[in-house]
Amino acid sequence: MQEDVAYRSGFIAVVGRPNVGKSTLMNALIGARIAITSSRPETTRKAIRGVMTGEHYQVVLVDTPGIHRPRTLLGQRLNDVVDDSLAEVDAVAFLLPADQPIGPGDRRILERLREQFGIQSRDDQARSNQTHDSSAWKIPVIAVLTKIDQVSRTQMVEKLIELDQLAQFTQIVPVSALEQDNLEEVRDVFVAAMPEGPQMYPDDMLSEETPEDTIAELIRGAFLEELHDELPHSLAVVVDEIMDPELDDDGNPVAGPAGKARVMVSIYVERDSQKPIIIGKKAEHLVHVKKRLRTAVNRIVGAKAYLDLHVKVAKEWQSNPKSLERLGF
Ligand SMILES: Nc1nc2c(ncn2[C@@H]2O[C@H](COP(=O)(O)OP(=O)(O)OP(=O)(O)O)[C@@H](O)[C@H]2O)c(=O)[nH]1
Repeated sequence: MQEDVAYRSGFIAVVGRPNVGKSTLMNALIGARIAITSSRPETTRKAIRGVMTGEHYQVVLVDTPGIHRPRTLLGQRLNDVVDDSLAEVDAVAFLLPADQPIGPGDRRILERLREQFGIQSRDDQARSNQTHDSSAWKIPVIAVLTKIDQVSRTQMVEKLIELDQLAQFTQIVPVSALEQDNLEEVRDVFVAAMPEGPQMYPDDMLSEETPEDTIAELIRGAFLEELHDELPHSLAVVVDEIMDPELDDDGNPVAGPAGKARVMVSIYVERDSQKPIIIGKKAEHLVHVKKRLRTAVNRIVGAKAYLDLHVKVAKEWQSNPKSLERLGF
């Protein structure tokens, strides 16, 4: 006889220092390419959300930009995004890589989590109904040991013990998102950490982002990959408009370029001298990025689409509140 299983739903923040594998894990869990991944740290700028929906659960994953010290105004905004994304979550997944020692970056995030979710006083403890292990936190804080394919079984076990001593995590779960190892377990742990609650989004919803934002993130990620280290981080991408394809009398797209949706994109750099770096010899970078994203963009737009990329200079946009606002920060 099957018991009635309670429906669980809520938000989980995925935090961790740059490059620990946040985007890769989210994508593996959701099974679609939403957050951008890159071998270059700090490519994730926004609280991108992905939605995992199952028969008895809906878990909204909140991706956070690499938590880092603010340097520019943009840095400050990024930290605000992190704070906002932490404010209303039901649980936190704190990712730590198996193939690297626990470092200052990890400890800083842990401190940050303790400030916001740690139970300091006995009063706090009395208020929270929990008395054993998980009493160190107001909400479940799950440690996820990532990239376990990079270490031996013994090293992994040692690392798990180390994590156990680092803090009173609600759960510790190892995973390799790349090799799809132990993903189900991660999903189950995330679901178990959610409170009982109703379904919030439609079944087929994978992301809360608008198509414009999703495409902008993809383009930015593609440029970062394409340009390797030639490019400073000061690159912003805005999708200004997605223009529908022209249709004939029967409602079919007309032949030729007008029959494609046109995605108007502005790529902002800080200085004139950076424009040729972005564009490349014979516009090779633009060509590569367009080619690479063709399928993804077609799918997001829902029609054959043409990427219209314009590289523009937004002088010192990182420190100018007006331009930051216009760029959606
Ligand atoms: N071997 C291995 N590599 C992984 C795994 N997960 C992620 N990576 C790699 O680690 C790098 C960083 O992964 P991301 O998912 O972009 O990391 P992130 O934490 O989102 O990075 P930021 O956006 O910089 O915060 C990429 O090169 C991934 O391919 C894994 O399970 N095993």
